[in-house]
Amino acid sequence: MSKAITIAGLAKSYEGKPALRNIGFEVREGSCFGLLGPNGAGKSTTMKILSGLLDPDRGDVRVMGKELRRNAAEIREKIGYVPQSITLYEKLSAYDNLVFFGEMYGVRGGELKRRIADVLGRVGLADRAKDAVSSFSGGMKRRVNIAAALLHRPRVLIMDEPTVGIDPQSRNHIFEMIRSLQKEGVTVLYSTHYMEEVESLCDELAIIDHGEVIASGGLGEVLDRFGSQAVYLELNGPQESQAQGQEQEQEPPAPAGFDRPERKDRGWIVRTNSPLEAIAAWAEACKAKSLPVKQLEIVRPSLETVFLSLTGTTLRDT
Ligand SMILES: Nc1ncnc2c1ncn2[C@@H]1O[C@H](COP(=O)(O)OP(=O)(O)OP(=O)(O)O)[C@@H](O)[C@H]1O
Repeated sequence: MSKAITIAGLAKSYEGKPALRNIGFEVREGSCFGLLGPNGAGKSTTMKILSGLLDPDRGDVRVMGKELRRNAAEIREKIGYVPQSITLYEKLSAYDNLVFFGEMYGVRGGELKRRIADVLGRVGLADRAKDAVSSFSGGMKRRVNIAAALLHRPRVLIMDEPTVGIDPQSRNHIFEMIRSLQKEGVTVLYSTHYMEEVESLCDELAIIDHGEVIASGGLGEVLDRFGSQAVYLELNGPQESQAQGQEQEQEPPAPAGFDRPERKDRGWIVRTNSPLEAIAAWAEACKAKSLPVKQLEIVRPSLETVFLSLTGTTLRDT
């Protein structure tokens, strides 16, 4: 399958301080590719370089097989970029904002009208077209920004943390829109620091930290390769409320021969590569203390455990 984006050895410093040290990944045409990393990892810098807004210091960047800098004008027509910050005219309606952006791309007249109707429908704002953007929620403004990036019908859509600080309804619209664009063969590069978004949206991903790719590939492949397994225990009765911090904290029952359990949601987890043995030992420990087990199960590897095992920290702590 052909590659929509190929990046190799990408480096960029700001005033001598490296933001990207060595970024490399490939994005299959028609896929949704997640760029996952904590604040300051280098996601925005990578995306700005791809969109032609920043020049790299080093590295090879290709879009649809063409080298970025030598084919800048042609590539710009193929890329839609949704920046992190929202750039709209508050006093104008959603429709008039899109007229402004459409004319910037050189689209006019009846064709522009048709495209505005199409993109507003895609982001679920057709019925608010004539309302001033100042009356919109943050999520709706973000959706207008996305609509603007789609007006010239890009083959590659670059979205920089599009769901930060927005309402669940807008988030769902954005997810649905991405899925339908993908069906039409559009490639999506999506940055986020929410692991669950990558897990539900993306076929492939790169985890970046301190300007370097620390893991990349298909979601299943990355989970198999770097994710550790765990066992989860939840108890019935008073222990359940202790887990929620409503009563004085007590040591959880520990499975003999395994790491100490860590608090997780309403229960505890133990990380282990021998989950069946851990389940047996934990069941034994609970039985010995007559503790009522509500749930005892293997937790499948997640991007959370991958990130933890690769960086030693959770994404939320960073
Ligand atoms: N214009 C700039 N001038 C100086 N340093 C910058 C500039 N833009 C980014 N940086 C620095 O470069 C590094 C990478 O930043 P970047 O914005 O690419 O990361 P990010 O992963 O997108 O983070 P965030 O999730 O916060 O947007 C950070 O250390 C940041 O402080």
